[in-house]
Amino acid sequence: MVSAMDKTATAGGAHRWDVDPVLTVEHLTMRFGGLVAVSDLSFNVGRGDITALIGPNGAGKTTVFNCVTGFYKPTEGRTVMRHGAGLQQDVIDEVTDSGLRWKQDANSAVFLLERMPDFEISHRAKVARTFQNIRLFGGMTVLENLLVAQHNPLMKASAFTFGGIVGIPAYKRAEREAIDRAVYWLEQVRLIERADDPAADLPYGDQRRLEIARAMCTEPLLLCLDEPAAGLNPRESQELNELLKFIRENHGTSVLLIEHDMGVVMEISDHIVVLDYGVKISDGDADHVRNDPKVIAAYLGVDDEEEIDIPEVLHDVEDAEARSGTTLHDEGGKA
Ligand SMILES: Nc1ncnc2c1ncn2[C@@H]1O[C@H](COP(=O)(O)OP(=O)(O)OP(=O)(O)O)[C@@H](O)[C@H]1O
Repeated sequence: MVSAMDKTATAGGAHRWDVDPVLTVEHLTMRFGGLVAVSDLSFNVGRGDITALIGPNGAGKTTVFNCVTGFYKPTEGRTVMRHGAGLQQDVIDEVTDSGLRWKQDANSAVFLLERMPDFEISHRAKVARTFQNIRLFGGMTVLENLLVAQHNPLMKASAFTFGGIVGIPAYKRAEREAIDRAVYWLEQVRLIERADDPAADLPYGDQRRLEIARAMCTEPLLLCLDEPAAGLNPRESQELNELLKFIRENHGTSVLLIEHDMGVVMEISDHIVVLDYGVKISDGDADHVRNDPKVIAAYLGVDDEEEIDIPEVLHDVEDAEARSGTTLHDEGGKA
Protein backbone atom coordinates (compact mmCIF):
# COMPACT_ATOMS: atom_id res chain seq x y z
CA MET A 1 0.00 0.00 0.00
CA VAL A 2 1.26 3.49 -0.84
CA SER A 3 1.39 5.82 2.14
CA ALA A 4 0.46 9.52 1.93
CA MET A 5 4.15 10.38 2.34
CA ASP A 6 5.09 8.17 -0.63
CA LYS A 7 2.48 9.88 -2.79
CA THR A 8 3.82 13.35 -2.12
CA ALA A 9 7.56 12.64 -2.04
CA THR A 10 9.95 12.30 -4.98
CA ALA A 11 12.53 9.54 -5.32
CA GLY A 12 15.12 11.83 -3.68
CA GLY A 13 12.87 12.35 -0.65
CA ALA A 14 12.00 16.00 -1.37
CA HIS A 15 8.35 16.89 -1.54
CA ARG A 16 6.96 17.02 -5.06
CA TRP A 17 5.64 20.56 -4.51
CA ASP A 18 9.20 21.75 -3.82
CA VAL A 19 10.61 20.08 -6.96
CA ASP A 20 7.97 21.15 -9.50
CA PRO A 21 5.96 24.05 -8.09
CA VAL A 22 3.46 25.91 -10.26
CA LEU A 23 3.37 28.74 -7.69
CA THR A 24 5.97 29.92 -5.20
CA VAL A 25 5.13 32.43 -2.49
CA GLU A 26 8.37 33.84 -1.04
CA HIS A 27 8.65 35.97 2.10
CA LEU A 28 5.20 37.45 1.59
CA THR A 29 4.28 40.17 4.07
CA MET A 30 1.09 42.23 4.00
CA ARG A 31 0.52 45.08 6.43
CA PHE A 32 -2.66 47.10 6.86
CA GLY A 33 -1.44 50.16 8.78
CA GLY A 34 -0.14 48.72 12.04
CA LEU A 35 -1.71 45.29 11.51
CA VAL A 36 0.50 42.56 10.04
CA ALA A 37 -2.05 40.27 8.34
CA VAL A 38 0.61 38.03 6.75
CA SER A 39 4.20 37.83 7.94
CA ASP A 40 7.18 36.49 5.98
CA LEU A 41 5.17 33.63 4.48
CA SER A 42 6.79 31.16 2.07
CA PHE A 43 5.29 28.03 0.50
CA ASN A 44 4.99 26.17 -2.80
CA VAL A 45 1.96 24.90 -4.67
CA GLY A 46 2.86 21.72 -6.57
CA ARG A 47 1.97 21.39 -10.25
CA GLY A 48 -1.19 19.28 -10.51
CA ASP A 49 -1.67 19.18 -6.72
CA ILE A 50 -4.63 20.20 -4.61
CA THR A 51 -3.11 22.46 -1.95
CA ALA A 52 -5.16 23.72 1.00
CA LEU A 53 -4.46 26.90 2.93
CA ILE A 54 -6.08 26.50 6.34
CA GLY A 55 -6.06 28.27 9.70
CA PRO A 56 -8.39 29.79 12.27
CA ASN A 57 -10.52 32.87 11.48
CA GLY A 58 -8.40 35.95 10.78
CA ALA A 59 -5.24 33.88 10.17
CA GLY A 60 -4.56 35.73 6.88
CA LYS A 61 -5.74 33.16 4.30
CA THR A 62 -7.90 35.49 2.18
CA THR A 63 -5.16 38.13 2.34
CA VAL A 64 -2.75 35.61 0.78
CA PHE A 65 -5.32 34.91 -1.97
CA ASN A 66 -5.78 38.61 -2.58
CA CYS A 67 -2.01 39.06 -2.93
CA VAL A 68 -1.63 36.06 -5.29
CA THR A 69 -4.53 37.16 -7.52
CA GLY A 70 -3.53 40.84 -7.65
CA PHE A 71 -6.34 42.33 -5.53
CA TYR A 72 -3.69 43.54 -3.08
CA LYS A 73 -0.11 44.59 -3.70
CA PRO A 74 1.94 42.83 -1.01
CA THR A 75 4.02 45.03 1.26
CA GLU A 76 7.00 42.72 0.71
CA GLY A 77 7.78 39.44 -1.02
CA ARG A 78 7.79 37.72 -4.39
CA THR A 79 5.08 35.51 -5.89
CA VAL A 80 6.16 33.42 -8.87
CA MET A 81 3.83 31.60 -11.26
CA ARG A 82 5.44 29.09 -13.61
CA HIS A 83 4.17 27.59 -16.86
CA GLY A 84 6.21 24.54 -17.85
CA ALA A 85 7.98 22.07 -15.61
CA GLY A 86 10.82 22.63 -13.18
CA LEU A 87 12.08 25.41 -10.96
CA GLN A 88 13.36 27.71 -13.77
CA GLN A 89 15.40 29.57 -11.16
CA ASP A 90 17.70 31.26 -13.73
CA VAL A 91 14.72 32.75 -15.55
CA ILE A 92 13.15 33.91 -12.28
CA ASP A 93 16.39 35.65 -11.28
CA GLU A 94 16.65 37.24 -14.72
CA VAL A 95 13.08 38.59 -14.63
CA THR A 96 13.54 39.81 -11.04
CA ASP A 97 16.75 41.70 -11.88
CA SER A 98 15.47 43.09 -15.17
CA GLY A 99 12.42 44.75 -13.59
CA LEU A 100 10.15 42.98 -16.10
CA ARG A 101 6.87 41.35 -15.13
CA TRP A 102 7.32 38.06 -16.99
CA LYS A 103 9.37 36.09 -19.52
CA GLN A 104 7.79 33.62 -21.88
CA ASP A 105 8.98 31.23 -24.62
CA ALA A 106 7.26 28.48 -26.59
CA ASN A 107 7.29 25.90 -23.77
CA SER A 108 7.60 27.78 -20.51
CA ALA A 109 7.03 31.08 -18.77
CA VAL A 110 7.71 32.79 -15.48
CA PHE A 111 5.47 35.54 -14.06
CA LEU A 112 6.17 37.77 -11.07
CA LEU A 113 2.59 38.25 -9.88
CA GLU A 114 3.29 41.09 -7.43
CA ARG A 115 4.28 43.23 -10.44
CA MET A 116 1.14 42.46 -12.44
CA PRO A 117 -2.39 43.91 -12.34
CA ASP A 118 -5.20 41.43 -11.62
CA PHE A 119 -6.46 41.17 -15.24
CA GLU A 120 -2.97 40.18 -16.44
CA ILE A 121 -2.67 37.62 -13.63
CA SER A 122 -5.86 36.02 -14.85
CA HIS A 123 -5.33 36.24 -18.63
CA ARG A 124 -1.55 35.86 -18.97
CA ALA A 125 -0.43 33.98 -15.88
CA LYS A 126 -3.63 31.87 -16.06
CA VAL A 127 -4.65 32.12 -12.42
CA ALA A 128 -8.43 32.02 -11.82
CA ARG A 129 -10.30 32.48 -8.56
CA THR A 130 -13.66 32.25 -6.87
CA PHE A 131 -14.72 34.35 -3.91
CA GLN A 132 -15.90 33.66 -0.36
CA ASN A 133 -19.16 35.44 -1.29
CA ILE A 134 -20.55 34.23 -4.59
CA ARG A 135 -20.05 36.79 -7.37
CA LEU A 136 -22.12 35.63 -10.33
CA PHE A 137 -24.11 37.88 -12.66
CA GLY A 138 -27.49 36.98 -11.16
CA GLY A 139 -29.60 38.52 -13.95
CA MET A 140 -27.72 36.68 -16.71
CA THR A 141 -28.42 33.10 -17.61
CA VAL A 142 -26.21 30.28 -16.40
CA LEU A 143 -24.74 29.92 -19.93
CA GLU A 144 -24.17 33.66 -20.33
CA ASN A 145 -22.17 33.70 -17.09
CA LEU A 146 -19.76 31.21 -18.67
CA LEU A 147 -19.57 33.12 -21.96
CA VAL A 148 -18.82 36.43 -20.24
CA ALA A 149 -15.89 34.72 -18.52
CA GLN A 150 -14.42 34.04 -21.97
CA HIS A 151 -14.72 37.61 -23.28
CA ASN A 152 -10.96 37.95 -23.69
CA PRO A 153 -10.39 35.33 -26.44
CA LEU A 154 -13.64 36.45 -28.05
CA MET A 155 -12.55 40.10 -28.12
CA LYS A 156 -9.20 39.10 -29.61
CA ALA A 157 -10.88 37.01 -32.32
CA SER A 158 -13.23 39.87 -33.14
CA ALA A 159 -10.25 42.22 -33.68
CA PHE A 160 -11.79 44.20 -30.82
CA THR A 161 -15.42 44.40 -31.99
CA PHE A 162 -15.31 45.22 -35.70
CA GLY A 163 -14.70 41.61 -36.78
CA GLY A 164 -17.47 40.47 -34.45
CA ILE A 165 -19.97 42.81 -36.11
CA VAL A 166 -19.17 41.67 -39.66
CA GLY A 167 -18.85 38.05 -38.53
CA ILE A 168 -15.31 37.17 -39.64
CA PRO A 169 -14.56 33.40 -39.58
CA ALA A 170 -12.03 33.68 -36.73
CA TYR A 171 -14.68 35.28 -34.54
CA LYS A 172 -17.30 32.69 -35.44
CA ARG A 173 -14.84 29.90 -34.64
CA ALA A 174 -13.89 31.48 -31.29
CA GLU A 175 -17.58 31.97 -30.47
CA ARG A 176 -18.32 28.29 -31.24
CA GLU A 177 -15.37 27.19 -29.08
CA ALA A 178 -16.54 29.39 -26.20
CA ILE A 179 -20.02 27.84 -26.35
CA ASP A 180 -18.59 24.30 -26.57
CA ARG A 181 -16.36 24.97 -23.57
CA ALA A 182 -19.28 26.41 -21.58
CA VAL A 183 -21.48 23.40 -22.42
CA TYR A 184 -18.68 21.01 -21.47
CA TRP A 185 -18.28 22.61 -18.03
CA LEU A 186 -22.05 22.82 -17.48
CA GLU A 187 -22.15 19.07 -18.08
CA GLN A 188 -19.28 18.46 -15.63
CA VAL A 189 -21.00 20.46 -12.88
CA ARG A 190 -24.42 18.96 -13.76
CA LEU A 191 -26.06 22.28 -14.61
CA ILE A 192 -26.67 21.76 -18.32
CA GLU A 193 -30.44 21.50 -17.73
CA ARG A 194 -30.37 24.97 -16.14
CA ALA A 195 -28.34 26.64 -18.94
CA ASP A 196 -31.10 29.12 -19.84
CA ASP A 197 -32.20 29.99 -16.30
CA PRO A 198 -31.04 33.16 -14.54
CA ALA A 199 -28.04 32.36 -12.32
CA ALA A 200 -29.80 33.97 -9.35
CA ASP A 201 -32.56 31.31 -9.53
CA LEU A 202 -30.12 28.46 -8.79
CA PRO A 203 -29.93 26.99 -5.28
CA TYR A 204 -26.85 27.99 -3.30
CA GLY A 205 -24.87 24.76 -3.88
CA ASP A 206 -25.49 24.99 -7.65
CA GLN A 207 -24.27 28.60 -7.69
CA ARG A 208 -21.04 27.48 -6.02
CA ARG A 209 -20.50 24.84 -8.72
CA LEU A 210 -21.34 27.40 -11.43
CA GLU A 211 -18.62 29.69 -10.05
CA ILE A 212 -16.09 26.87 -10.40
CA ALA A 213 -17.32 26.13 -13.95
CA ARG A 214 -16.97 29.83 -14.81
CA ALA A 215 -13.39 29.89 -13.51
CA MET A 216 -12.56 26.68 -15.44
CA CYS A 217 -13.85 28.24 -18.70
CA THR A 218 -10.83 30.57 -18.59
CA GLU A 219 -8.62 27.43 -18.78
CA PRO A 220 -6.50 28.30 -15.73
CA LEU A 221 -3.28 26.56 -14.76
CA LEU A 222 -3.96 27.52 -11.14
CA LEU A 223 -7.49 27.60 -9.70
CA CYS A 224 -7.83 29.49 -6.39
CA LEU A 225 -11.01 28.66 -4.46
CA ASP A 226 -12.00 30.70 -1.40
CA GLU A 227 -14.12 28.46 0.87
CA PRO A 228 -15.84 26.47 -1.89
CA ALA A 229 -17.62 24.20 0.65
CA ALA A 230 -19.05 27.06 2.75
CA GLY A 231 -22.81 26.59 3.16
CA LEU A 232 -22.88 23.20 1.42
CA ASN A 233 -24.65 20.20 2.93
CA PRO A 234 -22.68 16.91 3.32
CA ARG A 235 -23.91 15.54 -0.04
CA GLU A 236 -22.93 18.76 -1.84
CA SER A 237 -19.52 18.75 -0.08
CA GLN A 238 -18.94 15.21 -1.33
CA GLU A 239 -19.87 16.30 -4.87
CA LEU A 240 -17.44 19.19 -4.58
CA ASN A 241 -14.67 16.75 -3.60
CA GLU A 242 -15.42 14.67 -6.69
CA LEU A 243 -15.45 17.75 -8.93
CA LEU A 244 -12.07 18.98 -7.64
CA LYS A 245 -10.53 15.52 -8.06
CA PHE A 246 -11.96 15.39 -11.60
CA ILE A 247 -10.39 18.79 -12.39
CA ARG A 248 -7.01 17.68 -11.05
CA GLU A 249 -7.02 14.29 -12.76
CA ASN A 250 -8.52 15.20 -16.14
CA HIS A 251 -7.28 18.74 -16.70
CA GLY A 252 -4.04 18.82 -14.70
CA THR A 253 -5.14 22.12 -13.18
CA SER A 254 -3.41 22.90 -9.89
CA VAL A 255 -5.82 23.92 -7.14
CA LEU A 256 -5.17 26.21 -4.17
CA LEU A 257 -8.07 26.31 -1.77
CA ILE A 258 -9.00 28.01 1.46
CA GLU A 259 -11.36 25.80 3.38
CA HIS A 260 -12.72 25.47 6.90
CA ASP A 261 -14.42 22.12 6.23
CA MET A 262 -11.78 19.66 7.44
CA GLY A 263 -13.67 16.75 5.86
CA VAL A 264 -13.05 18.31 2.44
CA VAL A 265 -9.48 19.41 3.25
CA MET A 266 -8.27 16.07 4.62
CA GLU A 267 -9.91 13.99 1.91
CA ILE A 268 -8.70 15.78 -1.20
CA SER A 269 -5.54 17.73 -0.34
CA ASP A 270 -2.12 16.56 -1.50
CA HIS A 271 -0.51 19.33 0.52
CA ILE A 272 -1.69 21.56 3.39
CA VAL A 273 -0.25 24.86 4.58
CA VAL A 274 -1.43 26.11 7.98
CA LEU A 275 -1.46 29.77 8.99
CA ASP A 276 -2.05 31.27 12.42
CA TYR A 277 -1.90 35.03 13.04
CA GLY A 278 -0.37 35.52 9.59
CA VAL A 279 2.52 33.11 10.25
CA LYS A 280 3.03 29.64 8.76
CA ILE A 281 2.90 27.07 11.56
CA SER A 282 2.80 23.83 9.56
CA ASP A 283 3.37 22.62 5.99
CA GLY A 284 3.07 19.05 4.76
CA ASP A 285 0.68 16.32 3.72
CA ALA A 286 -2.56 15.55 5.57
CA ASP A 287 -0.92 13.00 7.92
CA HIS A 288 1.76 15.47 8.93
CA VAL A 289 -0.60 18.40 9.51
CA ARG A 290 -3.40 16.60 11.33
CA ASN A 291 -0.91 15.30 13.91
CA ASP A 292 1.14 18.48 14.29
CA PRO A 293 0.82 19.73 17.91
CA LYS A 294 1.12 23.37 16.73
CA VAL A 295 -1.90 22.90 14.46
CA ILE A 296 -3.95 21.23 17.16
CA ALA A 297 -3.04 24.01 19.59
CA ALA A 298 -3.93 26.76 17.07
CA TYR A 299 -7.35 25.27 16.41
CA LEU A 300 -8.06 24.90 20.12
CA GLY A 301 -6.72 28.35 21.03
CA VAL A 302 -3.99 27.05 23.34
CA ASP A 303 -1.55 29.82 24.30
CA ASP A 304 1.91 29.52 22.70
CA GLU A 305 3.51 29.76 26.13
CA GLU A 306 1.40 26.97 27.59
CA GLU A 307 2.78 23.48 27.73
CA ILE A 308 0.53 21.32 25.60
CA ASP A 309 -0.52 17.94 26.87
CA ILE A 310 -1.08 16.22 23.54
CA PRO A 311 -3.27 13.27 24.67
CA GLU A 312 -5.52 15.75 26.47
CA VAL A 313 -5.60 18.04 23.45
CA LEU A 314 -6.41 15.17 21.13
CA HIS A 315 -9.30 14.27 23.39
CA ASP A 316 -10.57 17.86 23.11
CA VAL A 317 -10.15 17.72 19.34
CA GLU A 318 -12.22 14.54 19.20
CA ASP A 319 -14.94 16.28 21.20
CA ALA A 320 -14.82 19.29 18.85
CA GLU A 321 -14.93 16.98 15.84
CA ALA A 322 -17.93 15.10 17.19
CA ARG A 323 -19.77 18.39 17.73
CA SER A 324 -18.90 19.83 14.29
CA GLY A 325 -19.01 16.60 12.28
CA THR A 326 -15.50 17.27 10.86
CA THR A 327 -12.15 15.54 11.31
CA LEU A 328 -8.94 17.33 12.19
CA HIS A 329 -6.80 14.53 13.55
CA ASP A 330 -6.28 10.95 12.55
CA GLU A 331 -7.05 8.10 14.96
CA GLY A 332 -3.95 6.24 13.90
CA GLY A 333 -1.66 9.31 13.95
CA LYS A 334 1.01 9.78 16.57
CA ALA A 335 1.29 13.16 18.27
N1 LIG B 1 -8.45 45.36 3.69
C1 LIG B 1 -8.12 45.18 4.97
N2 LIG B 1 -7.86 46.25 5.78
C2 LIG B 1 -7.52 46.07 7.07
N3 LIG B 1 -7.39 44.87 7.67
C3 LIG B 1 -7.63 43.78 6.92
C4 LIG B 1 -8.01 43.88 5.54
N4 LIG B 1 -8.18 42.62 5.05
C5 LIG B 1 -7.92 41.79 6.08
N5 LIG B 1 -7.60 42.48 7.19
C6 LIG B 1 -7.23 41.92 8.51
O1 LIG B 1 -6.19 40.98 8.27
C7 LIG B 1 -6.33 39.85 9.12
C8 LIG B 1 -6.41 38.61 8.26
O2 LIG B 1 -7.66 38.61 7.58
P1 LIG B 1 -8.05 37.52 6.49
O3 LIG B 1 -9.41 37.88 5.98
O4 LIG B 1 -6.96 37.40 5.51
O5 LIG B 1 -8.12 36.20 7.38
P2 LIG B 1 -8.74 34.77 7.02
O6 LIG B 1 -7.76 33.76 7.50
O7 LIG B 1 -9.10 34.73 5.58
O8 LIG B 1 -10.04 34.76 7.92
P3 LIG B 1 -11.45 34.00 7.70
O9 LIG B 1 -11.18 32.55 7.84
O10 LIG B 1 -12.28 34.53 8.83
O11 LIG B 1 -11.98 34.39 6.34
C9 LIG B 1 -7.59 40.10 9.96
O12 LIG B 1 -7.17 40.64 11.18
C10 LIG B 1 -8.35 41.11 9.15
O13 LIG B 1 -9.17 41.91 9.96
